[in-house]
Amino acid sequence: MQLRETVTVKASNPKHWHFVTHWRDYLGLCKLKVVAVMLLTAAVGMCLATVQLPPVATVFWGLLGIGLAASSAAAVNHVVDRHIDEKMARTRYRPLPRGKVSHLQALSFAAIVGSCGIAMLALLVNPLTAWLTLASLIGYAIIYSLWLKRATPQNIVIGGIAGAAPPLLGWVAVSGTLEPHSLLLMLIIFAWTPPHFWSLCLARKEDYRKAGVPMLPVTHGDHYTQLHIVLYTLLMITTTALPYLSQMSGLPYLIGVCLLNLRFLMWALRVYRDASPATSMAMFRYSITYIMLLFVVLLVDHYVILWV
Ligand code: HEM
Ligand SMILES: CC(C)=CCC/C(C)=C/CC/C(C)=C/COP(=O)(O)OP(=O)(O)O
Repeated sequence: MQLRETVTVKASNPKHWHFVTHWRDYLGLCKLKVVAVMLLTAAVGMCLATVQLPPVATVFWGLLGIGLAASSAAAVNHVVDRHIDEKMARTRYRPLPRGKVSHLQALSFAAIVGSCGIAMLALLVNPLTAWLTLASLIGYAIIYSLWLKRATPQNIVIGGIAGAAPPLLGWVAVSGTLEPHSLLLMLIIFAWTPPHFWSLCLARKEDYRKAGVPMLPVTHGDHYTQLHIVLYTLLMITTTALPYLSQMSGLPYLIGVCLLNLRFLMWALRVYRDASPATSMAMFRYSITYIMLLFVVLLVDHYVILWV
């Protein structure tokens, strides 16, 4: 009884309610689930960069810095895209279209969070990681969001470079230099991004058409997009062989990635035959499971090879 009263009083107190809502809204600007998966790939990059365990302080400050920078980029994207987002059913309820956060508040949040992230990387990790993370931040927040997204149906292919950076950033945080193997991890995510996004886009193309965004299914139709999902899937499968062929990863990786790839190919072929929203959304969901498991497999393989 006592507890229920406290909860009711707090929830009906406008000051308290306002405060709680604001925190949620700022968090809503950060695309937390996407950033969480990016941090998984960055953490794996950190582990693969060394034969020992990576230093705890580098892992902590590195992941925090990369996470803050990615959240900042996501918040800028919400500001840049606010008029697009209010026209699309999927994004209509984001903090800016709902009027929960003003664009100045969102920009200030992005500036504070982004500066903290980059400063942390520069001072507590290493300058190269800070520069590369800043380049990814600008790549997504400015080059992709402000320009490419509205300019060309190849928007997400080029923009994918920024999204693919986290494993490289994690690697550089530990090694301090750019090494070829780290680029392989980036290449895998780069080739994965088009099937990841276009499968969602097939299901949501009317949203994008309404908002006037030139996504591939809007400009070139379903069939062209279905074909390109299959082609990029084949490219992605090829890139996933590189860690094994370059002897960065061993047999456990090869076995795991073959199973994951078989399922990805099965979804791509299903979507090729049937571009219904149900099938393409199922492929989109699998693409997320796939990228998480692929990085877990890379990690397991790394320690199996080292310790067995
Ligand atoms: C430029 C490249 C990318 C594009 C264009 C893209 C596009 C999208 C879109 C439109 C969504 C739906 C978001 C929503 O409904 O709010 C999404 C969801 C998601 N993406 Fe991507 N993505 C990209 C890169 C990545 C990368 C690199 C990762 C992780 C390594 C990732 C992980 C995820 C996850 C986990 C979700 C699900 C989020 C949720 O359920 O709220 N994406 N992506
Ligand atoms: C520093 C660093 C690693 C930066 C990467 C930043 C980052 C969070 C990239 C996310 C990629 C993503 C979810 C794109 C969605 O496309 P969209 O914005 O067109 O999709 P929407 O329609 O859902 O807004």
